[in-house]
Amino acid sequence: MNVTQSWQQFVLKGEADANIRKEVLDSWYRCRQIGISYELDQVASHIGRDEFIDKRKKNEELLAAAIPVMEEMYSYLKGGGYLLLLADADGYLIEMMADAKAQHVCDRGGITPGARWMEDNVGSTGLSIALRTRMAIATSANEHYCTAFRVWDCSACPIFVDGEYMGVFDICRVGPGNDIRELYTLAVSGARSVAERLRYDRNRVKEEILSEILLRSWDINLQSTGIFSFDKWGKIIHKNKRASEFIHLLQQENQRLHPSAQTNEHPIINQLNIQSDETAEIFLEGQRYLLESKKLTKQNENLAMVVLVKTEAQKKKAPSAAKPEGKEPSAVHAAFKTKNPTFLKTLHMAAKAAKSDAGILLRGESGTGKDYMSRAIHRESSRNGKPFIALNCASLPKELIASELFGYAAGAFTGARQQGNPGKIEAANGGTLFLDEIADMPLELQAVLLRALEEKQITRVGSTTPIPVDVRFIAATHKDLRLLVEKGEFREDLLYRLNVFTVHIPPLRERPEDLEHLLNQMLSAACDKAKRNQMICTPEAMELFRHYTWPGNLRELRNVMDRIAYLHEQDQLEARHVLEYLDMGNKSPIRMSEREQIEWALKTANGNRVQAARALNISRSALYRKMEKHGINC
Ligand SMILES: Nc1ncnc2c1ncn2[C@@H]1O[C@H](COP(=O)(O)OP(=O)(O)OP(=O)(O)O)[C@@H](O)[C@H]1O
Repeated sequence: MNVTQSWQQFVLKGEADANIRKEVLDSWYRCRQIGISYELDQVASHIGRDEFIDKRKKNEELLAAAIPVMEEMYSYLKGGGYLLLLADADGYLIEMMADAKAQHVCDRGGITPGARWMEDNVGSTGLSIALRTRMAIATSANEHYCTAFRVWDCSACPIFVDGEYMGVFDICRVGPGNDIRELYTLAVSGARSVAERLRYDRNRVKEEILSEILLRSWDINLQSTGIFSFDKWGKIIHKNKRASEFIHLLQQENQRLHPSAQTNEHPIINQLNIQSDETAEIFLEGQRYLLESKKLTKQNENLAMVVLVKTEAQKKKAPSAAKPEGKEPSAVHAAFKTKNPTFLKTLHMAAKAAKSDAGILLRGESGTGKDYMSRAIHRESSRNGKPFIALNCASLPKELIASELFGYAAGAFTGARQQGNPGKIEAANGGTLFLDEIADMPLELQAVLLRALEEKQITRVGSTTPIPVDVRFIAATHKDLRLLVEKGEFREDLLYRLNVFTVHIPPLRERPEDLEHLLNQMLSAACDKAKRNQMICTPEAMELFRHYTWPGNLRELRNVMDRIAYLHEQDQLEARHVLEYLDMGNKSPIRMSEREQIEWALKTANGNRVQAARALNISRSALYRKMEKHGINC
């Protein structure tokens, strides 16, 4: 018996055929129980215009993530009789895209935005089954219960973000008869893309909010002030412990006043009637709470609203509790003295982030000072005085990283020490672990590390006994981890865990205002190290250094100054000496042709021939002669 015959037997005689797969047969039984007619030729229920507008408003976040995905898929599929649907968590169609062929069939079946797509309105279809079971499914047209929809093959996949059910992504094609596996793949990948976008947007906003909170000099005592923030959709996206307690009290009060109301956090926002940059007050259990709200915008985009919850007593105490600002530079500011405004902002954030226990990701090219920064953050944190341990994930063979990080138990492998060995995480207990070149951590270990971060315990290789650990993690990379996440080479959940705060250390060429003092500081330290007189760098020489791009950043600057301190015999460093000491790899002046040397010197001196001649240690007339010889005009 084919599927159509089985269906006929079921709807006409009430007999079930064992060949029909369980998910579909269960749905047919439910349809019969509900009493929906198999002869239905139109969607049975639609909501009105106003209710539809409300639904779209309520699902703005989902729509913002789903529409670009649907549009992209539609652009590839159109013309083949395809219909793309997005249903909200209650089963209403809140977005649809259909090509001409599909639209014609939609019109006949009353498939319009606002249609309710549950089994009691449309019978069994891929979408109604997915809405009911919250599982992905593909169904062929002849498995559908009601006549109206027995022209569509259909595949639907629910969208979940961090465990929250958002709705269902669905793709239908005028059928029947084609392979529905292809539809299944499309629906699953569509739903996944939507979920990823939602997750990405939420995390981005969360990150932005946290760094904005730290960047702004609000008078916040992080220990005693409740902070919560909600995004432009009204969803609470971040709250600290104090804020959770406050929200809990508020929910209880809400329940007491409106026992039938739902207890989710959205209505709280309405209840609080929070306006931007205002102070509101609320009494709960005899306590007066003051709520200060601040709107966060970035590049004209409304990011979120942050609310500070203070009690009366705290409000009075706050000024004296606040540490006077700007008196003593933080360890971070002291380590990276900068005049660059953007980097200075980053340092303020890093100094504040240092005080929390959240993960910090240091980003920057090689030699910019990521290791240096991690040590400064450790010194600035409450863990100062406790161990600081660094592990470079790129410097170890992949097989050794696990035992280096987690340690190993006695007899874990041949050659293991008899009593076992603690790993870096255990060694850093109470302090900070710096994971350099985190992008090189193998994928399978990333999962273990994430678990250790979340559970605050580790298990040595070859053991089953968990060991509790209290470690603050700082990671660093010069790679684009988001790109690696996209390529499936880095775990997204680990990225978000490590990357509560991102500290971007700019390359030296992007902070030219710092070159002079850094160079003088390093030159002086190098002279001390070489036990020789201090040296002076003339303004012309400094000018040439300023034009060099420093591809190796601070490490290169330090190396060049060390070299000068050891090799340069005079106490004055002049422009004509500069070229000699710069480490230009393949482009070392010694290896450059005469033409290349002249071009390099002119470029470095910004076309200034006097300076270029000095850098080359030749007279101006010699430079002109050589330029003429090589046909160089500038
Ligand atoms: N702010 C600073 N002041 C003085 N020296 C610095 C500073 N930052 C870094 N250095 C020096 O520059 C060199 C490179 O720094 P560091 O090892 O921290 O860079 P990195 O970004 O971690 O490099 P990589 O990515 O190659 O590991 C070191 O010798 C360090 O002492």
